[in-house]
Amino acid sequence: MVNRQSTNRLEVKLTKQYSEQSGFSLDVDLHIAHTGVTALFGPSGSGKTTFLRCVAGLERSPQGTINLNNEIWQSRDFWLPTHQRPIGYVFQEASLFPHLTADENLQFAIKRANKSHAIITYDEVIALMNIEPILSQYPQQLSGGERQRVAIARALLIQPQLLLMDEPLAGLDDVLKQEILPYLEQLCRRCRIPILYVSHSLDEVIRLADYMVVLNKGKVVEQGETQNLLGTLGTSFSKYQDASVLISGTVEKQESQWTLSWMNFGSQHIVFKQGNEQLGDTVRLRVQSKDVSLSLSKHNDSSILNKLSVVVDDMEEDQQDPSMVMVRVLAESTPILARITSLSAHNLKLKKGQSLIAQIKSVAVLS
Ligand SMILES: Nc1ncnc2c1ncn2[C@@H]1O[C@H](COP(=O)(O)OP(=O)(O)OP(=O)(O)O)[C@@H](O)[C@H]1O
Repeated sequence: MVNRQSTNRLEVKLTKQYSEQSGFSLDVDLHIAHTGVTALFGPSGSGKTTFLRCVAGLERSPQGTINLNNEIWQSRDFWLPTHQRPIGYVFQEASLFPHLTADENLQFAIKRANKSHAIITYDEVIALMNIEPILSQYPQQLSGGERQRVAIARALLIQPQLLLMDEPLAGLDDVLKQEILPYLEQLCRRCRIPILYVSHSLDEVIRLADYMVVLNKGKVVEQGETQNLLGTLGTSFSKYQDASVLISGTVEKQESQWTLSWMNFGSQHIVFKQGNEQLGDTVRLRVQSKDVSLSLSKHNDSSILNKLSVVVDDMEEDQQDPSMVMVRVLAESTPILARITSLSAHNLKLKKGQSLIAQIKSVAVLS
């Protein structure tokens, strides 16, 4: 069962219709890099969960083909049952065994783990999810966020080659979401297991995903690296009122007196509120288009700390709100979006290739 042509990626070709009456059909042909975090993003009912369940073998797509690296999971005449697919699955609700403690739940996974393909150790998982203090508790003694952290730990201890996560934060309130998001970020950044992450929250996807696949009505409408997609005009993302870009760089300076960090990218830098990052860390900052203003010259008499030298690359009128335009500027090769009024664009006589200063308030930069 070896297909020599496919390496290091997940190839999924699926068609699925639940019934004629439902009006929904999934029709996708995707090649996903078997590395990092790929988010399946899209509105409710777009087919994200159906896609994930097909990959897991929990749902059948009779004409479908699925293979991971050189291994066929499904073809016209072959079907690998779910329990033989090297996957971990995290659902919306943590589905822990209620009669077992957190640690007994983990031991259950360890017994079923793929021993020949160990990727992560028990100690690493416990540290990553910070669950040492709650290992002796039963699920009903844990908060929703703690239960979900144990459920993620259990999925990791299966030693999966692919981790499937279906809206793991959807069942949690906003406070618990904020509590668990940093753990997911750690998992996504540090863990060597590729992740398929389903969400309809743009915020979550921006924080976690390296790649994005956007589904609508069962079809793939956009896909690519998160950073590229967010920085491109004409996508569904540039039409969001809170359209953002991600800028990656290295922490070069920190001034604890002001609790600020400096992130260098190319020959420029962005100053932002200090968080947990350390000197030398690679960080990814989110800059919302509404927090970027454009100016013809550099002003040194304002409170704004970030003044980047940029060049106008593209512009898009807001179809919903004619008083606004989205301007894509490049800071060297890094795209930044600025949502400004059409009047300002007119007054500045903006045109492609024009040199400008992009101003970003430090307090508005999200790390
Ligand atoms: N077992 C089923 N039988 C019939 N129709 C189904 C079944 N499961 C899902 N559907 C339908 O398939 C479509 C896609 O559902 P799916 O759950 O995959 O979407 P989703 O993008 O994950 O949505 P959400 O974000 O709300 O979870 C929906 O119209 C849904 O009603």
